[in-house]
Amino acid sequence: MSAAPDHAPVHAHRPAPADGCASALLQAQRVTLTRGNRHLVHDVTLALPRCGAVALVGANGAGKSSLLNLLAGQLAPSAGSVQWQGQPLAALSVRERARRVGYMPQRFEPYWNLTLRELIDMRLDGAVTTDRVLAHADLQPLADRRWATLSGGERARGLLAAVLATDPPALLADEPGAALDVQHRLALVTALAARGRSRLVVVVMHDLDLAFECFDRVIVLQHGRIALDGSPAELLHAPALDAVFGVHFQRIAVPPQTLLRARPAPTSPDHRPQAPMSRDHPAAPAANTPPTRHGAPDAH
Ligand SMILES: Nc1ncnc2c1ncn2[C@@H]1O[C@H](COP(=O)(O)OP(=O)(O)OP(=O)(O)O)[C@@H](O)[C@H]1O
Repeated sequence: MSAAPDHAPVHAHRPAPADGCASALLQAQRVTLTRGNRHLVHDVTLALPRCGAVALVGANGAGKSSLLNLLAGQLAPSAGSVQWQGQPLAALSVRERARRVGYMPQRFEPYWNLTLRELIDMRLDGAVTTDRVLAHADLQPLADRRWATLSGGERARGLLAAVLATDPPALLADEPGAALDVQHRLALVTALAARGRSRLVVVVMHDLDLAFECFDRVIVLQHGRIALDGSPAELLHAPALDAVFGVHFQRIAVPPQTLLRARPAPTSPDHRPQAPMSRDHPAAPAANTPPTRHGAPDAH
């Protein structure tokens, strides 16, 4: 979004990425992915810089994972191209691509029932030790556990540590925090945002509050296209955000943050809140004001 917001930036506390970050590392040029007669990703053009924490958000089925797969070179576009520093990503060998792009899929099942230590060992090329990777991610207690015995959140943490073990210039992660408890999710998102100061980090996520609080840029997908693309300060108050997600967002100011609280969209008769019945008039709504939890103010 290019228009300057008419409100104070809500995330002024977030440090700016380091100098030399702005040049494009990964680019999608008019990329389309077609399956059957449907465009899962439709004519997307996007430039992702050398550093920055980018959140990729959108409703279920919007095409986030498909776009991430294209950017990681896991899928070939039906039209258009993905470029790494101006060169076609597809021209790189699998090994070269893996060195540049750390890709964390939404689901991962290794063929063998490896221990976490073995999984990380397989990724390393001698620059760091597996013990150091495990220690850095606070995963030593799980090191010798087999993959099948790990919980969903433990797997996610282990997989991310394995992907980051080689310190790739770009990390593309698909809902890495989905299975994490609140403490680990916060730690994860904070770490990813910090990584964005010196590397490119692109994360598919559903938690809009964390995306807007911690990331430098938010890209909103809708029906395979980019609906919105800008800084959190620019997008937080964009009315189009409500339309994309089919809800009405209350913007709740909790300085220095603004939280989004989703209410049913007022235009949708199916989503009107059910009013409690009054004793005297069972069919009549007891109040015509939509309920607000915690009495939170709407910043609009
Ligand atoms: N191989 C395929 N063939 C046909 N349709 C597919 C295929 N892969 C994905 N889709 C469809 O494409 C759409 C986009 O899928 P994608 O996984 O990219 O969405 P998403 O935004 O990541 O969704 P979610 O938030 O639910 O994970 C969905 O409607 C999905 O059902």
